[in-house]
Amino acid sequence: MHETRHSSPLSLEDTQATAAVIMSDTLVASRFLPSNDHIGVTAVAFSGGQGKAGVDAGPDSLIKAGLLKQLKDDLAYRIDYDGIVNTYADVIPESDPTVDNMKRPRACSAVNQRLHEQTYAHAKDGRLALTLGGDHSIAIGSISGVARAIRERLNKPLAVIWVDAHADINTFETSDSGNVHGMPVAFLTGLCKHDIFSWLKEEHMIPSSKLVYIGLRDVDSGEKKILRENKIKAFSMHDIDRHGIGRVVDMALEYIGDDIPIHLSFDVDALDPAHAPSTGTPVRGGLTLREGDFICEAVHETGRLVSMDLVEVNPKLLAKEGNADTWEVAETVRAGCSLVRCALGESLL
Ligand SMILES: NC(=[NH2+])NCCC[C@H](N)C(=O)O
Ligand SMILES: [Mn+2]
Ligand SMILES: [Mn+2]
Repeated sequence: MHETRHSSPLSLEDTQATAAVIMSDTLVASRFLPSNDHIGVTAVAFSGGQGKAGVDAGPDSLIKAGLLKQLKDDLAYRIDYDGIVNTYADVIPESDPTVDNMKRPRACSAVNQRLHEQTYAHAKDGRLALTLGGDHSIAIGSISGVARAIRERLNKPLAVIWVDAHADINTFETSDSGNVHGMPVAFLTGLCKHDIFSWLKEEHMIPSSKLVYIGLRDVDSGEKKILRENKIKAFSMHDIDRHGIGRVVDMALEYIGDDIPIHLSFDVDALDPAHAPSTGTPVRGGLTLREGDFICEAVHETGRLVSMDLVEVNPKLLAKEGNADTWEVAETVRAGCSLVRCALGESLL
């Protein structure tokens, strides 16, 4: 029989007393989850947060590459996945003109509102909510749903580790592009509010003091001002060069504190384009594969990961005619799968 690598399920009451034991034990999704081997997957085929077609095919490419099978067979998780790659076609309006500089705002809002309910349901029932994107605008829904469930269940805020080349904290006022995938953090922290997103409530949000960035290297000047004025913690590639990834991750985890559940939002463009070229907004000088995997491993090791996004894999962008797999696409998808597996404990011996 296949030996499960997870310890037995814990009640929430048990969690405090057994935390130390679990931390020294090897594989556990999170001490904030009632069952530590259960993942709820939501596949989000959405590209409306930016202008390049194909990122909606991201979840399908990750799943076809075997990601969920690996989590189930190799890492012994129970996978709750409805088999649906959500397009949310029924809520996407035919006409969606720009409002206040936001492109496709109604689609972005409606899709995120639906996704919010899906990750909320996973997190409420104690499953680790894994969301496969799609462009990064979908973090508005994925994170707010989990944050709401965590508040209800544990009366705690959710901490967010945002791994990205970009800060994605533009407001519709500061954004040059008008692309909502450059704005999710502003909505999630309440720094940006808009009637079109009126479903997003205070109790779905995350405190900007429990947000930390890793990997930044392409931050707009308006965003720099927002980061400074709100004293938001950020570790750029410069910090990684100076201190090394190990120190940076330690400092990031220290900053958010050790008694808080963690959401990991991983934009594949945090990786250097040498490793993840097939993405919409690549920026040179990024993380190596090992640095990316290391961040995920270290977050896993905290035993406090309750949810994760993996976004911006665009398997169409660098595909050849007839969709033949190029090395660029294959490597990007492979990197995405590796990041998720590392966040779920694959590297532990
Ligand atoms: N999720 C992403 N890849 N975001 C890129 C954002 C780029 C730019 N800062 C913008 O607001 O348009
Ligand atoms: Mn990015
Ligand atoms: Mn991003």
